[in-house]
Amino acid sequence: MTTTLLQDEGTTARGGRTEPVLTVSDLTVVYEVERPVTAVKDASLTLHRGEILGLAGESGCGKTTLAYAVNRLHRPPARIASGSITFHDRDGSDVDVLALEDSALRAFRWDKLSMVFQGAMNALNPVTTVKAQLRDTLLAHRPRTSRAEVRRRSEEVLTRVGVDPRRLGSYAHELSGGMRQRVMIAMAMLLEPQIMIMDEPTTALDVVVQRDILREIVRLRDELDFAVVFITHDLPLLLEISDRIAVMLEGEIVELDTAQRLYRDARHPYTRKLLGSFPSLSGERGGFIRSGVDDFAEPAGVPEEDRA
Ligand SMILES: Nc1ncnc2c1ncn2[C@@H]1O[C@H](COP(=O)(O)OP(=O)(O)OP(=O)(O)O)[C@@H](O)[C@H]1O
Repeated sequence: MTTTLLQDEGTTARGGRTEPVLTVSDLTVVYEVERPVTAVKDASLTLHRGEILGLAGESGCGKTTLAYAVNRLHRPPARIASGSITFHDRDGSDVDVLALEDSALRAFRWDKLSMVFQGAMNALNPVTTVKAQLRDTLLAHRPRTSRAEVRRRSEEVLTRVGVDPRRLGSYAHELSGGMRQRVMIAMAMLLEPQIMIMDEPTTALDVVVQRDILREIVRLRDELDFAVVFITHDLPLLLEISDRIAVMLEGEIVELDTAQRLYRDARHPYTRKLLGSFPSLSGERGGFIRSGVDDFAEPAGVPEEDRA
């Protein structure tokens, strides 16, 4: 077993906060196929309230499997062989995620923890409007929400992600890829979850649109204080947006540290190799996205055409 270089406990998240919102302990996930694959091995991490935790590692190292398991979205042949996942609710209670029954699990998803999937921009329902999809999600969780409140909340989340609320009446095919992705992020924010898991949320988009959306995720996190698990194989990008980064190798988390320390002083040889494999990594971390956050304080003021 690889030695894990964990700087997890006592390592500060944003603003020095260490209050946990999710604790994953010794999680092992196995694909029970003819020759079983242990896709996640004894993974442990603590997600702090309001932080952006990057999950890095090359294709096939287990990032998506870990994210799905945390949300209990894994399906056979995947099986959680051991470990625990605890959600620490804002109200002070702890939730044993692996013990949740069906209805409690459905309530937990979206409400407490939501996920933006790889290729989410293609996950919008093609035959209903954005408005109907936001309404259905909201009413499924908060059935007593009035029509006026559904409308208000739908407009609010779209505005927050930089989409003109007039787009509520649009169908997916009437929106650009960037807009569809923003709508999916709006959907994930709808119930004000305490955690958002984003699995390669912008990979399919061109670089400019990707950067704009990432800036907004950082800005929204600053405003709304949810924690983000951000998954990508793009380490330079993670270095820019993350507070801390977990590096996965063959199912194991081999290093977990602040983005800054990881960048300046990576200790695991694999992390160093990953860093070295991006020749353009130079200059100050975070120059691009973080410096742009303030410029983007009023996305609604930017013409929609310019935002894709
Ligand atoms: N349904 C499945 N059956 C068997 N093995 C699987 C299945 N899905 C994934 N795996 C294996 O589990 C391991 C982890 O896959 P996973 O998709 O979690 O990696 P990843 O890091 O998210 O990769 P990517 O960046 O390409 O999405 C890989 O070895 C993969 O081949």
